[in-house]
Amino acid sequence: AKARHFKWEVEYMFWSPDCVEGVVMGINGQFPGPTIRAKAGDTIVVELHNKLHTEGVVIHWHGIRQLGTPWADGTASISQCAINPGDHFVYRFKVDKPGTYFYHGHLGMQRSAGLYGSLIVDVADGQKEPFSYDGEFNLLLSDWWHQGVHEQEVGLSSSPMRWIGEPQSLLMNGRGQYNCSLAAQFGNLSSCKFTGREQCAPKILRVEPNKTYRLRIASSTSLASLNLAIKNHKMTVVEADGNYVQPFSVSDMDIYSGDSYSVLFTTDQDPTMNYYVSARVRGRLPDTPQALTILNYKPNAASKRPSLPPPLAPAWNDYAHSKAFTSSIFARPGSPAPPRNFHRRIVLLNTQNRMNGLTKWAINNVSLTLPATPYLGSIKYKLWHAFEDRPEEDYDREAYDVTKPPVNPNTTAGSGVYNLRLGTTVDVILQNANTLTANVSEIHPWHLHGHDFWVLGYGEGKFREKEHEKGLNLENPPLRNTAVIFPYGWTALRFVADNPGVWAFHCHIEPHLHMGMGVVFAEGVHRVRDIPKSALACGMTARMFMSRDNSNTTVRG
Ligand SMILES: O=C1O[C@H]([C@@H](O)CO)C(O)=C1O
Repeated sequence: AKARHFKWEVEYMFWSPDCVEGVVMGINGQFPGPTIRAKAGDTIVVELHNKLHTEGVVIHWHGIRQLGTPWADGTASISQCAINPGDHFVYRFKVDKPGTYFYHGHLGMQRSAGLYGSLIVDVADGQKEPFSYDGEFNLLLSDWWHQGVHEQEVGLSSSPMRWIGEPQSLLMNGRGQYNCSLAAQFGNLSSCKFTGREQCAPKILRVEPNKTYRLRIASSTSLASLNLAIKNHKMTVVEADGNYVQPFSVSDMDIYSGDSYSVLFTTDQDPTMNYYVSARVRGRLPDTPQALTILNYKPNAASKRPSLPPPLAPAWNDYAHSKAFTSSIFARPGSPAPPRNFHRRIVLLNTQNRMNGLTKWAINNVSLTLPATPYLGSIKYKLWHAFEDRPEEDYDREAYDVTKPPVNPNTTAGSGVYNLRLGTTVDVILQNANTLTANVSEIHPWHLHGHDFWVLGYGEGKFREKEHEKGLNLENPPLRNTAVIFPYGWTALRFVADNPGVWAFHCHIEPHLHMGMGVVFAEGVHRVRDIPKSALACGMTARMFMSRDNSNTTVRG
């Protein structure tokens, strides 16, 4: 195992992700940010310099559990203070598990601004993956708006709320095409003319016939749920969120924001042709053209047009298709099984609400509002007035009708902090409901920091313990860090609260998190030692440090 050092500068820059120039948040002049490649057991050290002129920044390492380093999780107001303009912060953490991961901004709407990149962890030296392949590709999927994120943020927090709408483009590895199409012969847009050097030129997947390739996929979308397919090629799913799954074969797959997968495909089709790889919006009435790139069989020219049209996605609201995919995912035999029993079961009701004329999302009637002092510091140092300890409002859970808009749509702001006893097994039931609009319920992919959870099951309507308990899968549930709740449905998760720290658990749709759709799990914070002072140099922890005569750079707990 070794330490891998990186020095990154984050700054805004002009860029043309979809052939239309805008402003992106780049790293070292690149968009998406540089790919980190490491081996399991390595230590990653990223010295992050904030070159933004007027705003703070943090980076979250999505899927990395941060065992023993909760201050490196990169969540503003939760695990650390935002890094000020001109300042820097050192993220130092271990990547303990091989898999496909990514990283992204976790302050305001900085992920939507383009602050993301891939993080790929190979097996440690001398170890083997439980499958084999001849080559690999990486697809980092995202969605892109022509309106800048500052306008989006102002819109979301205006009264009445101005919704961001559907993205203008979907990007593959930060590249999309807005005004032209790679499949012009099958549609009504004009054909893209690329030299290959354009920022929006697609990254071609060049393959040899009769080989097996690993495609790593991660979705950093702000909003869009996607359906991915390779024309005429089946895919075998082998990894989800850095965990091996029981291999299964599909011709298309759904990828929600926050998900990552590896699939294997074999180039066993007519080698005289090229083929489209496509991603389309699911779960919301799509208004965004598909993202495309080319599977280019050598020695064909990459510019040779595929003779077959791009794959057709299922209808956007064909939820049965999505559920069939999701419920085909099981842990690979030999994976850790969940504890048979839980200590605590927390039901989290997801609702859309109003607060002082604003539109919000709330969990158990509380809309997450982040404090000035990171919870990791305020809880560790018992600065109890740094936040109001109110995770949920009283409401009649039994009476709540998830099939109708809320009877009382008003919500209140709160800290969302749930204190978990260290070492206990926690079940979370995510419960979806109707939005403020009658007959509408939306998809929400929930992402947990600091842990993987077992996905014990999905169901329709309201979760009823007596009725649904026995249907939960305790035999081979997949381990993941992101799980979807379907419209009007519930999802049951189990995890062990064994990682001292403070961890965000939230809808990975960035505007939804921004509108309050999340909670915070605090576990064993008294056990966290040696938090770097630089992580807590804001709010009440900064004032506490200043009033102490202490020249150490860390605070002994
Ligand atoms: O948070 C959201 O707001 C809009 C809509 O509900 C109100 O315009 C939408 O589709 C969301 O996902």
